[in-house]
Amino acid sequence: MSETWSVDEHLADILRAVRPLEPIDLRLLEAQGCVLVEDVTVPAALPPFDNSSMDGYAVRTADVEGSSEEFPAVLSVVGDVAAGSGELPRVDPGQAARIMTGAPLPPGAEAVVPVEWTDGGTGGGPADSMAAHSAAPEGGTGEVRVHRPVASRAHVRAKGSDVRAGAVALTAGTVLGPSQIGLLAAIGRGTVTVRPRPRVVVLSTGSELVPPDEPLGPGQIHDSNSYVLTAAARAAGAIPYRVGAVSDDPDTLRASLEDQLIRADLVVTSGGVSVGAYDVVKEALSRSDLADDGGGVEFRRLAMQPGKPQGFGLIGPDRTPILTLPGNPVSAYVSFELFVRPALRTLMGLEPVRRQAVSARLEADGALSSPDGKRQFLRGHYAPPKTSGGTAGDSLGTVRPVGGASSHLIASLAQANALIEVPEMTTRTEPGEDVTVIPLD
Ligand SMILES: Nc1nc2c(c(=O)[nH]1)N[C@H]1C(S)=C(S)[C@@H](COP(=O)(O)OP(=O)(O)OC[C@H]3O[C@@H](n4cnc5c(N)ncnc54)[C@H](O)[C@@H]3O)O[C@H]1N2
Ligand code: MOO
Repeated sequence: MSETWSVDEHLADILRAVRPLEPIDLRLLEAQGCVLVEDVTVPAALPPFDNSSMDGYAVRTADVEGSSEEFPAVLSVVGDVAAGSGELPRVDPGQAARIMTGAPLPPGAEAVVPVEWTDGGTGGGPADSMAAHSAAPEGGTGEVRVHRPVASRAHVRAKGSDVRAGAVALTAGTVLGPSQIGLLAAIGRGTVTVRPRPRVVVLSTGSELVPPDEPLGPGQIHDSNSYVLTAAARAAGAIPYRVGAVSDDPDTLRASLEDQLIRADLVVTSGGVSVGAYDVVKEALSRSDLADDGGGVEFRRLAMQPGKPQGFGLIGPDRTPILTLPGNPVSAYVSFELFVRPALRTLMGLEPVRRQAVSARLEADGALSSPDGKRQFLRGHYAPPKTSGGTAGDSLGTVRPVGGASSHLIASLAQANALIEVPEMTTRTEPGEDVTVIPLD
C-alpha cells in the first residue's frame, strides 16, 4: 500500500463503477424520495367537473340580478348538492339548489352565491353558516333570500382549471416529494415507475464490539459505527439493513457477506482495513472467491484526514459494490458522507451526487493547523448568512470548529452540523479567513 490516492480520485473510481438501479413500479408512498423515470400525463381533467368553491346556493344569474338585503331575490330551494353527489337537481328559473364546497354545479345553475350573502333559508338576516344537515334535514327545501347579485361562473371552479387532460403532470427525472405524490394521487395514479431505493447492508467488524444495550466487559466498546452508518444510509434515501458486528475472523466475515449479498445493492463495512495484525476486512477480501467473482476489492491509502485507509470493489456474482470504511468512528462517518452517500445517490439517479459546499468565515479562538499534503475534514458548527436586514458584509455565514481533529471524538461529532474542508496544501488557517464548508443538513 505505498501509493496514495486523492479524495477526488477515490470518489471518481467509485462513481465510475456504480450504475443507477433498474426502474421498478412502486406504490405511491413507497416511491417517496425516488426519481421518476417516466413522463406522467394527466388521464382526465382536474377538477373532473365544474364545482363550487363555496358553501352556498347554486343559482341562475338573471334570478338574483339587482338583489339586495332590502330587496332580496326569493328563490325556491330544489334540493341539496353535497360533495360526492351523483344525482343533481335541475335549477330552473326562480329556483336555487343548496350546494357545498367541491360539489358539482347542478344543471341550469350558472353561479354560486355564498351562504353569507343569503338568509340561509331562515327568513331572517344574513346567515353566518348553514345548519348541519343532520340537525336540519329540511335545509335543502323551502325558500332562500339572496341579498347580492353574482356574475356568471362566480365561485365556480371550472373543469380542467387545475390541469387539463393530456398535459404532462410530472416529467421524468422529478424527485417525488409530498406534493408530487399528492398530484399523482389526484390524477388517479396509484403506482409509478421510479428508480428504487438502494438496499444497503451495513456491517461493522471488531471483536471488541458489543451492542448498545449490553454491558461492557474488559476491553469492549459499544458498536456505534453500524448505527451511524445505518442512520446515514436511511437519511440518504436508502433501505438499510444493519448486520450486527462481526468478529475479527475472516471466515466468519466472508460467510456473513455471502449471506447478505442476496439483499444488497451496496455493502458498507467499518473497521479492519488498516495495517494491524487483525485487520479482518482486508484479510477476508484481499484474496477470496467472493472478491474475485466481482473483480476484486482494492485497499488504498488516501491523502485525507480522517479516513486514510479505504477499500472499494465489486463482490459476488452480481458484482455488488462494497465500500470498506475505516473503523475510527469519525473516519467512518466522514467516509460515508464523502464516498457512500454519492454512490447511493448515483444508484438512485439523484443529482447532484455530492453535497454542495459553501464558503464561510472561520470563527475560532486560534489558528487551525492541518496536516501537509492531506485534505482534512474538521467538524464544525455552521451558521448560514442572515437573510433579513443583512449588509454586504453578512453575505457569508460563519463556521466554528467543534471538538478536535482526532477521529475518536464521537461526542463532538454529535454537536456538529457541517464539515470544514481544508485543502491538501493548507497547513494553517487563521480566524476570520474564508473556508470551505459542507453543511450536513
Ligand atoms: N500503524 C498504523 N496504525 C494505524 C494507521 C496506520 O496508518 N498505521 N491508521 C490509523 C487510522 S488513520 C485509522 S482510521 C485506523 C483504521 O483502522 P481500521 O479500519 O482497521 O479500524 P479498527 O482497527 O477496526 O478500529 C479503529 C478504532 O475504531 C474503533 N471502532 C471500530 N469499529 C467500531 C464500531 N463499530 N463502533 C465504534 N468504534 C469502533 C476501534 O475500537 C478502534 O479504536 O487505524 C489507525 N491505525
Ligand atoms: O484516517 Mo484515520 O481515519 O485518520 O483516523
